[in-house]
Amino acid sequence: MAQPSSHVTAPLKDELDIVIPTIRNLDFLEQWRPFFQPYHLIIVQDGDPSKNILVPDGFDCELYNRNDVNRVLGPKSSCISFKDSACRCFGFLVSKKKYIFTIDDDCFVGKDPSGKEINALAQHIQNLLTPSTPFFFNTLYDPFREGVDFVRGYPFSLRGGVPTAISHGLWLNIPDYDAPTQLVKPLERNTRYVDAVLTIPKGTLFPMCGMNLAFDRELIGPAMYFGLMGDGQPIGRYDDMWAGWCAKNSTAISCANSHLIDKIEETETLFNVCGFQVICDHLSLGVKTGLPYIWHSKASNPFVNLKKEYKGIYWQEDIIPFFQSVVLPKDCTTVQQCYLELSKLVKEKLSPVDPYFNKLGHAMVTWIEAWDLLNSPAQEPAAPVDGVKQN
Ligand SMILES: O=c1ccn([C@@H]2O[C@H](COP(=O)(O)OP(=O)(O)O[C@H]3O[C@@H](CO)[C@H](O)[C@H]3O)[C@@H](O)[C@H]2O)c(=O)[nH]1
Ligand SMILES: [Mn+2]
Repeated sequence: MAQPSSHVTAPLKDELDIVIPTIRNLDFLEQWRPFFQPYHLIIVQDGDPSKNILVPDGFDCELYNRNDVNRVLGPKSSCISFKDSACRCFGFLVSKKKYIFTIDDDCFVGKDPSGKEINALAQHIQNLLTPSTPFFFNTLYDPFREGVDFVRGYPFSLRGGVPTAISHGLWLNIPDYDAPTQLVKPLERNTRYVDAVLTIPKGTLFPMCGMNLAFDRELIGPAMYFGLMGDGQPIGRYDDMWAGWCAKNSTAISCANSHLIDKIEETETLFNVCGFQVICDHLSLGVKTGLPYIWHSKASNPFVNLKKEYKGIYWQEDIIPFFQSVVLPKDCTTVQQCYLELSKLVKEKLSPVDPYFNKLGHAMVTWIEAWDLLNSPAQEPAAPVDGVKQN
């Protein structure tokens, strides 16, 4: 039985938005109520905007449908996917908070091996508020966790770590498998709860899943674009992957932290830390994966998924070497600058793979334009008109 909300703390209550992409009524929120009720929800309704999405009473939320997306962004709405969970990044765009937690509507509260309900949001916040260690691997995992520390031989000059930009949670029950794996292992369920949080090492890419994900919007929000997927696009189910490859390569320290850039470069020289000199390592921040777990309740149709994924499965044999080869100019000191540089390289280097990447490169620019438009100090906060605002 979930703890009554009076017993659940709500860290960062006014600094975090919960973004949910959906095509269905949000009954799943009832189970999350003790953990989510104190927070503001941004619901991105995909598909038919005339469909009425029911949200349980008592949640502070705003709901945007496609009419709202088109109204808020005008022609720039072309960069927001339709009929794909990639639409969730519109919620990242309109939020005014420092942190984002995004979750799918078929993800429920998981239980740890002791049977205790997992407050996934609190664990993500813990992950984001403690440093990452991308430059040197701590073999006892997260050194900033209660009851853990750096092990012998860990350089003291690196023990401060770097700020954490992304917290990537995992899933009990239905794992996030690609369609071929789903097809050959239809009954496989993830029952293994691994009690660990790891920093993904510098220079290493990872397959980011969007169903249980949190990030620091001020540090890497502009890189968390979920691409062009779904309706009218040759690919789907690579939305979160694309964002993860870019974001892992786009975590950049704003000018305000430029002193840290010097330290990182000094550290890199000192330890000859060489990674793929992409945006992430260009001005690294940390990315963590592991706890928290959610309970992923249903598998999407593997045949439908195969149709969405198949081009991505062979394209990525070119995409990954591309990201691993990216080098960025030293004068890229903000995420936006890094991301725009990346968009140029995507058009130049990946459009020979398929013309889609030329379109995607342009959409990356449109996304940054939309980001800067909606996040400029003078800009009034967006508000749903066609969607529903509930208190
Ligand atoms: O057209 C659509 C379809 C779905 N949604 C919403 O998106 C999430 C995820 O949907 P679902 O759980 O059905 O799909 P999964 O295959 O389990 O999703 C995983 O695959 C990734 C592919 O993008 C995704 O990030 C993972 O979470 C739900 O909330 C649906 O309501 C949608 O908005 N539009
Ligand atoms: Mn799902």
